[in-house]
Amino acid sequence: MQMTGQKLMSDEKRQAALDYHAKPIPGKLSVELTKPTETSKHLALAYSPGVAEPCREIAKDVENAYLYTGKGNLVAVVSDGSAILGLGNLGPLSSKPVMEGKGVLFKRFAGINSVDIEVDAESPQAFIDTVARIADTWGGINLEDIKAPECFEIEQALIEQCNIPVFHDDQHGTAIVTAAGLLNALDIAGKRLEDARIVCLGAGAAAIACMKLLVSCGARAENIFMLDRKGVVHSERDDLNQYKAMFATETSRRTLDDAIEGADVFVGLSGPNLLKPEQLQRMAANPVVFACSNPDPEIHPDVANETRDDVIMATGRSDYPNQVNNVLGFPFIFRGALDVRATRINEEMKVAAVHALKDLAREPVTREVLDGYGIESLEFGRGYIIPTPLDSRLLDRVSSAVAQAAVDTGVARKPYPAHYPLTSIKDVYGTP
Ligand SMILES: NC(=O)C1=CN([C@@H]2O[C@H](COP(=O)(O)OP(=O)(O)OC[C@H]3O[C@@H](n4cnc5c(N)ncnc54)[C@H](OP(=O)(O)O)[C@@H]3O)[C@@H](O)[C@H]2O)C=CC1
Ligand SMILES: CC(=O)C(=O)O
Ligand SMILES: [Mg+2]
Repeated sequence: MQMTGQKLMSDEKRQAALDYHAKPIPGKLSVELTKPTETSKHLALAYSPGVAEPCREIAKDVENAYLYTGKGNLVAVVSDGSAILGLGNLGPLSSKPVMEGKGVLFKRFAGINSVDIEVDAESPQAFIDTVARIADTWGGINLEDIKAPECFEIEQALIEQCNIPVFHDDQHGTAIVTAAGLLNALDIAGKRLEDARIVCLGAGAAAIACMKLLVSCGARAENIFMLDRKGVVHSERDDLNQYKAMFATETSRRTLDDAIEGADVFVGLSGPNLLKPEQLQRMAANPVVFACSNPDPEIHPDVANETRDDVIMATGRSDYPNQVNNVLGFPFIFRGALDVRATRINEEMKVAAVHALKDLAREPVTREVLDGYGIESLEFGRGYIIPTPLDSRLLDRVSSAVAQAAVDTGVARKPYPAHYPLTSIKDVYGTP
């Protein structure tokens, strides 16, 4: 895949990004009408007096909200702005462009309507209470860019309090896509996840969830070195929260320099430019480097490729090959979950999504993807380990796998959708 860009964000690209958000109207999302509103008869149906009838029906049975309102295809994207991409805690309002962006991706790739909600909460409990009080309005809740360790408590409490899917995208969306990409990358490198020595830089929301899912896919916990700002997460540290402590290893290694020696895999979920070329040099043959921090990866892909010609390199960005980013997960995971009215998104649904993503990368790439990236060919291999977001087959493959897993594990409140397979987002309501 030919994608360019030595400097990650030139002044020109920076201005283009600002203009994109500002013009011709501010923001990236708008609300559209689904019913006619031209005449007084229409208004009498849409508003008073007609609107009273669905209100009465919902009062009789709350399930009727799915019949008479947009609830069933509506997801709240909720953040407190405490871990905006890799930019850190910039506060709720600064997170709004990212949350609108998630809404763009929900709509563009899975036909899901969403509203972004930026919560100014003084504590995790205040955040939980705020979201719990408005939960019934939505078909699902996508938590986004909430820092660790608070994100774990918040997600768990909301899962317990809500009977709709609550999903912290930075944890599970990222973990699903990372696992799919890593299984393929290791296969290409001629290695097995069970044997791979993994260094994970970062011990927050994304890192903890990624390593947990990798372990449930076959990685050995004793083969994982996790690092936070203080270095290797090891068993002699007494400053670890309960989530980091799950990955504390008995080791004398203390720094990234120590941990990286001979590693097969580097997963970066931390911050920019933290993996040095000299450290990449010391990894094992055919090293897999997922530098997933956004917008600036732990190592620039051009630097990584100049450092070693055997590196299998991925970032979280759209402008370099191998985009390991939760955009490949959350739209389709929610699509499948909403369509069977799942009460939660369980481990089986996540693993089903991993395999659907992994397997799709091994199929021939379609013309729409080649055209979307302005390239002539793309084949499963070092430069293509994971489907691209522009692959419209994701809608069917991932959503159907997730829906089936929900039905099979008893968390679906509706049967497997009769209107599947989905060939495009025009099919999402199952009506002609
Ligand atoms: N590609 C993708 O799809 C995704 C990428 N990400 C990226 O992952 C990163 C982390 O996000 P998230 O988990 O939500 O945030 P969190 O705030 O929950 O976690 C950040 C983690 O990074 C660690 N960290 C930060 N700086 C350093 C450093 N200099 N050295 C070592 N560790 C460091 C922190 O260490 P400590 O615990 O000591 O504070 C913390 O453990 C972001 O850059 C984000 O863009 C996240 C989600 C999806
Ligand atoms: C991609 C994403 O969700 C993040 O970087 O936070
Ligand atoms: Mg995020």
